[in-house]
Amino acid sequence: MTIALQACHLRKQYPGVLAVDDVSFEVAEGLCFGLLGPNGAGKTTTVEIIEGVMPPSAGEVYYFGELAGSRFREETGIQFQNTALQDHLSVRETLQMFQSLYDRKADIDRLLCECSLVDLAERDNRKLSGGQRQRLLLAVALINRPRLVFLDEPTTGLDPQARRNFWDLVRRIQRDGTTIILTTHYMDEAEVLCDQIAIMDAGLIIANGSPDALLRERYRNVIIELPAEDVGEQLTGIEHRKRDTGNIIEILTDDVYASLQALAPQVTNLNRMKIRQPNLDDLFLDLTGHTLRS
Ligand SMILES: Nc1ncnc2c1ncn2[C@@H]1O[C@H](COP(=O)(O)OP(=O)(O)OP(=O)(O)O)[C@@H](O)[C@H]1O
Repeated sequence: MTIALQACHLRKQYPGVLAVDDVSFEVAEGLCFGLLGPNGAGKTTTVEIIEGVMPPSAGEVYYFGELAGSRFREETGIQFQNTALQDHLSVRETLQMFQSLYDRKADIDRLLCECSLVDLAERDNRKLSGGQRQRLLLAVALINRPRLVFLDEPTTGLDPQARRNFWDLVRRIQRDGTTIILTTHYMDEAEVLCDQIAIMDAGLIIANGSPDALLRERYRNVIIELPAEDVGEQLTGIEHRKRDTGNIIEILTDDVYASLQALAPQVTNLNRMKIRQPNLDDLFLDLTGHTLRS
């Protein structure tokens, strides 16, 4: 296993805020690594330090075993959340402009095809929908045939269909062997795309591993979930917690049958009850005491 990226003891002190507090992790070549956390956790600062956009207060970044430098800049791509695209350029012209900045160059027709932009190649980039613009920004990030690409909250603001289409693109890029560093608020996105995740909170990494391993390590049980309004006055004799400002009741159990027996007489309507596996949202809540989209 070749390590593509290593972040070692990264730290960033802003006036009055320790945004990144001794963050270390490594990412093997070809993996999709997700950095997750709520607003203000320190994800953007961490990624910007790694990208070289922001100097750290302390720490180093290694790219294939070397301190990240010119080779890193030449061989990586960044999809920024809010890249300003130049006005009056078509999609193809935009790609040609970015391509001229690099020695390593992707074939533009191939890139248009890979990012599902062929039919939009001659369209003014100001006339793209949100999903189309994200696909163009992804193509821009791939313009130098990067070995490693950073995707910063790439599906924020997209509708569910556009998000799924974007995930398909990301999977395709990964199948070609590109290493991906993804920041996201969305646990479902991380579950679909990431081989490895690190969860950040208040500048610290509080969990790091494959989604499956993290969930297996933490849980041997399932969750019974039901609307609070379907439960009588007060649940008694059964350990539970409330979620979504008290609207949802959850019971974590390794004996579904026994829990249902205790629960059934106290529930006014069983039709909306769900039994599900714990997911990354649950893990985050259990680790931090608050939900990811806080
Ligand atoms: N330039 C800055 N000066 C001072 N504080 C900053 C600066 N940039 C970020 N911060 C603070 O550092 C902390 C981490 O911010 P950061 O943007 O890295 O978090 P994030 O996890 O990316 O959040 P989001 O999901 O909202 O983008 C926050 O408390 C933020 O207010």
